[in-house]
Formats: sequence, C-alpha cells, structure tokens
Amino acid sequence: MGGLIPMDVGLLLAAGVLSLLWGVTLRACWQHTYQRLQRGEVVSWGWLLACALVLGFGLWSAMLACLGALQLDNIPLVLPPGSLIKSLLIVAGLHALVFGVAPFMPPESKRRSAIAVLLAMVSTIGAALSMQYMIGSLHLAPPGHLGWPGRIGLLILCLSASALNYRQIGNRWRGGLVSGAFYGLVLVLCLQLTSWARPIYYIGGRDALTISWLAIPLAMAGLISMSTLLGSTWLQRLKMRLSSRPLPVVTPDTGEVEALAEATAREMVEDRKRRDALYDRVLRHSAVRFWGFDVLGRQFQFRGDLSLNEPLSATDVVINTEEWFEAHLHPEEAEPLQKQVLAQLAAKGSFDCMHRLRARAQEDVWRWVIARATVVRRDAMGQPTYVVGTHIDVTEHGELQAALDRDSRLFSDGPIVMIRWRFDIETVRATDLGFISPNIEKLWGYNLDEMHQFSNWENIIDASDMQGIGKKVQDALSSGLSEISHEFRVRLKDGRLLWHSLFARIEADDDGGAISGFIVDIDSFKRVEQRSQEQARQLEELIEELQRAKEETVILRESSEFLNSAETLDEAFNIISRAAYAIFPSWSGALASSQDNDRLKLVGRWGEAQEFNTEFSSGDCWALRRGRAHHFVDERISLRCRHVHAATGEQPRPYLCIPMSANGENVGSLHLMASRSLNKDQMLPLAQRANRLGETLKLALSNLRLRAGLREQATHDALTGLYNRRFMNDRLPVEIKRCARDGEQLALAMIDVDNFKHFNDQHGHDAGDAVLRALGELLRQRVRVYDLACRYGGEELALIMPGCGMEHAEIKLEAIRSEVAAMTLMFNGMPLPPVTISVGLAETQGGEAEALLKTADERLYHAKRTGRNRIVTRLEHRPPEPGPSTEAGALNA
Ligand SMILES: Nc1nc2c(ncn2[C@@H]2O[C@H](COP(=O)(O)OP(=O)(O)OP(=O)(O)O)[C@@H](O)[C@H]2O)c(=O)[nH]1
Repeated sequence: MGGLIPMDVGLLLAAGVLSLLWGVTLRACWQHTYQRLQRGEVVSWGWLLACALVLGFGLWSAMLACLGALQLDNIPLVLPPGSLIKSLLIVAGLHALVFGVAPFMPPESKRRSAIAVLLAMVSTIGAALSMQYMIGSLHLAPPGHLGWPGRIGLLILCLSASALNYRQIGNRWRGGLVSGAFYGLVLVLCLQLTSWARPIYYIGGRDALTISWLAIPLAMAGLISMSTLLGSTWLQRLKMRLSSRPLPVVTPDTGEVEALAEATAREMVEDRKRRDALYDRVLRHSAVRFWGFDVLGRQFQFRGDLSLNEPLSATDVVINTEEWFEAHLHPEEAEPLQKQVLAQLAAKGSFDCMHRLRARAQEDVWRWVIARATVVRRDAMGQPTYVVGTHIDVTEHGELQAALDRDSRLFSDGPIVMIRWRFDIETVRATDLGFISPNIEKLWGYNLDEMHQFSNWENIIDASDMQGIGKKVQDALSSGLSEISHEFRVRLKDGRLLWHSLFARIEADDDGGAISGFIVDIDSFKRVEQRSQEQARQLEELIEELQRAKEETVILRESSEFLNSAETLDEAFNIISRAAYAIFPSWSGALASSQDNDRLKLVGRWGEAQEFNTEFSSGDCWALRRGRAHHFVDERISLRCRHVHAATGEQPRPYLCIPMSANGENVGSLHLMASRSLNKDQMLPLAQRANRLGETLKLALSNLRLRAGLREQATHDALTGLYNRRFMNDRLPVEIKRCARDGEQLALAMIDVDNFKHFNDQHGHDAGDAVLRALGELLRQRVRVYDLACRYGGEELALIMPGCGMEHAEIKLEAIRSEVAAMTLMFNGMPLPPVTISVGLAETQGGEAEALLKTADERLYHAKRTGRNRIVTRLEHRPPEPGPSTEAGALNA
C-alpha cells in the first residue's frame, strides 16, 4: 500500500477486528430498529439516534476511505497523514459502507435493496469526488497513486473481514463472500475513478472546477438519499406515536413517576387482557386459528383452538412440527402436506400458499381446514425463517359445497331437465326459450343452440302434444291456476320417441307469460302403464268376449231349438236371420235361399245391406264355393265376392258370408255387412263368430232336412212326390169333418191311368214311372195349396178338394184330364205316346170317408167301363163312347 498504509500484519488484523466490531454494532442497531418497525412497534429515540450516529460515522469513514484510496495524505482537517488511527478509520469506513447500508435492504424487495445499494454507491463516489476537488483546489498538488499490489492487498483484507462479519451475523459463508465481493468491487471502482480523475485534475483549476460541479450534485444526491431514508424512519415513528395513546406526562417527582408507572403498567396489563379476551372471542366464533412456524426450530406456535371446536386457550401453544403432524393431521394428508410445505420452504422467493387438509377435531372426528401461509421473516439470503398462517375450519362449508356439488350434479347430470320459456299471452305460443339445463344434451342429444331454436321443436315434440301443452296453459290462465302438468312425447336426436312429463308454474306479467318448471322422463312408467292398460283392455275385451260368447251361445242354442222345431226352410230362414241380427247387432244382413240351377235369391234383408246382389250363383260367393265362412276386410288383403257390389272406385264395407248347407247341399247363405271399416285384427274374432254361427246353422239345417225327409217319407210317395195312401186315409176324415164344420162340401176325385199295363209292357216300367212322376208334378202344380194330391196305389191317384163342390171339381179335373191327354213326355230322348186318365168324382158334406171313397171308386170304375179318358160324376147306364185317339185309348177300345 505504498507509503499510505504500512504493510504490517498487526495493522491489518487490528483493522479487521475493528471493522468487524463496527459492522456487528451497526447491523445489530439497524436490525433491532427494522424488526420493531416491521412489528409495528415504536422505536425508541435512543435507538434511532444510535443508528443515525453509527450510520453517519460509517458514511464519514467511507469518505475517508475513498480519500485514502486516492492517496490524499494531506488532509489537514481530519488527521495527520499516515497515522495508525487514520488507517484504521479508512479500513473501517470502507467496511461500514456495505454493512451500514445492509439494514436498509428489506428482505422482501430486491428492487428496494438494489436502490439502496445504488444510492450508497452514488453517495460514496460523490463524496469522494467532492473531497478530491476540495483538497485539490487547496493544495494543487498531485495525489499519490495506490499501486496494484496495494489495491489487491486491500481487497483481500476487505473480503476476509466482510466474510467473517457476514458469517457472524447471517450464519452463512456464502452471504459473506457475496458481500465481500461487493465491497471489493466498490473499492476497486473508487480507486479506478481516482485514476481516471487524475488527468482531468492536472489540466487546470477551471476544468477541475467543472468536475467539481459534477461531484457536488452526486454528493448531494447521496446526502439526500440518506436523509430520505432516515426521514422516512422518523416519520413512521412519529405517525405511530400520534396514533397511539399519548404517554402520561412524567413529572419530576420520583414517587409520582413510580405511581404513574405502576398505574400505566396495570392499565397496560388490563388492556392486554381485554384485548386477549376479545381476540379469543373473535377466534372462537370465527373458527380460525393462527399459527406461526419457526422453520429453523421446526416448531409450530398456535394461537387459537388447536382442535377447532374446543374452548380456546388464551395462551399460545408451542408444539413440535412432527408431533403436530402426527397428532392432528389425517394419515392420508400428512405425507403429501409435509412434502408440499418443505418444497415451498426450500424454494426461493415468496411463500404464500393455500391448501385443504383434514385435521383431527376429536378422536376419529376429522374436520376440513383451509391453511393459508405467508413468510414474515427471512434470512439474509431470502430463505424463510418464520412463516405465519391461519387455519380456517371449512367443514361445514365443505359439506355445503358437497351438497351444492350434489345439487349441481343433479342439475347438470341428473335426469331432470329444468326449463323456462316465455310465451305470448294471446296465442299461448312460445316466443323465447329463456333457460334450459345443460343436461339436455346428455338426455335428449340436442345441444343448447339447437334447443334455443324453437322452430326445431316441431321436430322434437309432436304438434298435437304441443297443442296439448298450450291448451293446459290456456285453461290454467282462464281458471286462475298457476300450475300445470302435461305428458308428452319427445323425439330424441337418436330417433327414439320417449314419454316425458312437464311440471311447471305459469307466471304472467306485462311483457307476456313465462313457464318455469322441469321435465322428467316417464317413458318406462308410461310404458308399464300402457302395458297394464293394454292388459286391462284385453281383459275387458276377454270378459266382453266371454259375455258375448255366452250370449251368443244362448242365442245359438235358442235358435237351434227353434230350427229343430222348424218344418220348412222359410221358417228356418226366419229364425236364422233373427239369430244373425242378435249376434251381429250393428251389422246389416241378407239371407239368400238356393233356387234351381245353382242360383240363389235373397229372401230377406235387414239394415243397409244394399251391396248384396238380390240374385247370384253359388260360384259368385267364396263362402259357397269353399263351403266355409268368408270374410272381406279390404281389397288389399281379402278376396271380394262377385255378388257384392260397390260404387265405382270404392270398395264395399267389410262383410261376412256364411254358407248354409245341409247334408252337403247348399240351401242358402247368410251375408253380413259391417257398419264401419274394420282392420284384419278386428275382423278375425268376428269371422270366428260367423263360423260358429255357420256350423250351428249347418247342424240345425241338417236336422231340419233329416226331419223333413222322414216326414216326407212317412207321408209322401217317393215316385210322384204326392201324399201317400196312409196320409190320405189319415187326412180325409179330418178334412171331411173340418169342411162339415165350416158348412162346406168336400170333393174327392179318384184318378187312374188308362191301359197302363199295356203302356208298361210296350215302353217299359221306367217309362211308366216317368208317366206317373209327370202326373204327380202336374197335379201339384194345378191344385190349390189346401188341396191334397195323393197316390192311392199303383197307377191310381186321388185328389181331395176341401171346400169344393162337384161343379168346380169337375171343371178342375176336366182341365187336368185334357192336359194329361195333350201331354207329350220325352223318355231317353224319345217322345212317349200320350196317356189318358179316367176320373171318378164324388162329393160329401160330413159323410164317412169310406163311403166317399167307395162312391168315387165306383164312378172311376164306371168311367173305365164306359170308355175311359173321362170323368164320371154319377152312375148312369149309357153305352160306352170312344175316347180320344191315344195309344191307351185305342188299346182300351
Ligand atoms: N210302371 C209302373 N207300373 C205300375 C205301377 N203300379 C202299377 N203299375 C202297373 O199298372 C198296371 C195296372 O194294370 P191294370 O190294373 O190291369 O189296368 P190297366 O192295364 O191300366 O187297364 P185299365 O185300368 O182297365 O185301363 C199293372 O200292369 C201294374 O204293373 C208303377 O208304379 N209303375
């Protein structure tokens, strides 16, 4: 260090120790002041004064250090050049430059720290330049120059001292090295500035003066910055003093001072208790506890209820971190929370976190807590040393949140669609969809944009269902009701059609109306309901069917009984038409009877069965062709009979055709026409019923035929179809008596074919039979309904004519005789010769049948004897006359 500082080891050590002591003092002063200010406590005037003095001393020393670096030995105002004290002061001042400024570096703000350092540098440089000017202008002597060995030695000295000092204060070697490096940099910069300034200084007084003007503002800036820092501290203190209660005036009397001090102390204790009580009450009701965490000591300090639901303790609780974690933290939370906290503590920078944890309230009772933390103290390297925070019990909030989440999930994911739309009061048409819950997309497949387009709703909700809702709204508005419910179908986006139900409230205001409510899917319920309704309907139908079947059975049984008693087909048809009308009450119908040549003719009609032709052949009806009931529903699925007609371009109503056969022979048919259109399913049970009717008719008609056949056989002659002799013998006395009772005559004609033996011999017995059949047919056709034509035996016939006298009987028989004589019969394709008949005619009124028969027979005999082919009404003796020229007559002649 040249001639300025002796390169003496003792001196260096002394300088180091002194600088160390001074730096520690300065640091302690300012740290104490700073911490008090941070806690909002009042800093005493003594501390402030001490800090100011130490800082001022440091600043002045810094200036001296700069001067020393400039080798300005001749500083007359301060100390003799080269003295030990001066040297020590120079080293101490340089060291103080860094540590004097350090307390003004708030740990939380790097920016403010940088500003403080900058200000210190500026002020130091300014002061040095300004001093250089002052001294230079006085002595005009070139300053000495500190060589590089001196500079390096000084730098090593400062680095060592600084590092030791910082280690002492901040307990960190790294911090010491950083601060020492900074210190050395400042020193080197000052020395370099001196070297640069020297040539300028030698130019002359005027230029030096120019530089001094530059130096003066720099020095002033340094002083102002220091004053500002000090002033702000003082102002803060003043502000805190003004806001606090004025301190009692201290009187010179010692006793009074003591009493006052005691009273003040008591008052302060009471005040502290009140504050604690208030603080505890607030804590108790706020479910908040405060805590502090000593990072280095790994201890928690709690202020408030440890378990969050037990009475608060006024005293603070200090507990080891691990113990607290074990005792109060949920096992699932401990590990992740520890990791999280340690990671945040290890990280540089701010520490402000919030997390949720489960803390033990009682044994097996856990409560959710939100923990918030912030760093309030850091070491010189900015690492957190003390963290404060709060624990807020959010269990209820958590439960509420969970409930809200559940509600929200129900709202957004649930099966209920919330909806609100506005509508026009007059038309009840929807005008605006105000709201629809977002779960609509999940439930119906349509997104919210699609739902907000009301025109799309026609595709989504059936028009009739929408009208139904509109009608409900209208009814509610007119009746003053405010609530509606309606079931309707929704077509989902995937095409499914599902039943939904709307439950809504109607509000009307000046702008129109609004409907708010919810829609739920009731499709499964609806389907079950529909199924049960369908089953109930089917059951009802079954019961109805059974009832109908029962009634039908009664009708059929009664009809069968009547049919069994019927003697003729006419009677049977009458019974059948009544039965059909009873079984098919709403149907119209027609009854057809078989005629000759496979033709059928309607013999009865009821209702409006105009579509059935009055005459048709059996081939026109599918039922007659197939021998079983036939039904027609419509042209697409059924075959229509030719005997059923309809207007051009139209098709007939559904109808049924039921054949009526007896012993394999069609005797007629029953035709029924529905009053309305039916489908196939509706028609099938009716067709079955018609089949049952057909089968019953078939049976009854067969019985009728059987009975008729037996009766015919018993009373009729098989060859001629005339009544037989037994019938005649039975009926003749009855008819004679009936006529006698009515006062009428009865005529009896005995008719015999002339020369029939010869005819048989000539043309064969079959030809003779044909003659007899033709005679029987002729008699049936020519006599009145109440006349009885009988075959008396062989070729002899008889005709009983009740209520008929001889005169009319003769006329009648004469006509028959003439017709027989003129009749030409064909047999085997060949004409047969004509035959004649002879007739014996007699009459009676109440006489005996035998006598009448005898008389008639005698007169027949007489006719034979008197020439045949004639009618004899009385016995008279006259010669026989030749008959007409017939083969029989010729033979007879
Ligand atoms: N083909 C046919 N012939 C019958 C039937 N019944 C009776 N005859 C015949 O009729 C004939 C009756 O003959 P007669 O009684 O001798 O009398 P006739 O030949 O008609 O002579 P007159 O009665 O005197 O004119 C007999 O030859 C019988 O066989 C019948 O049912 N069919």
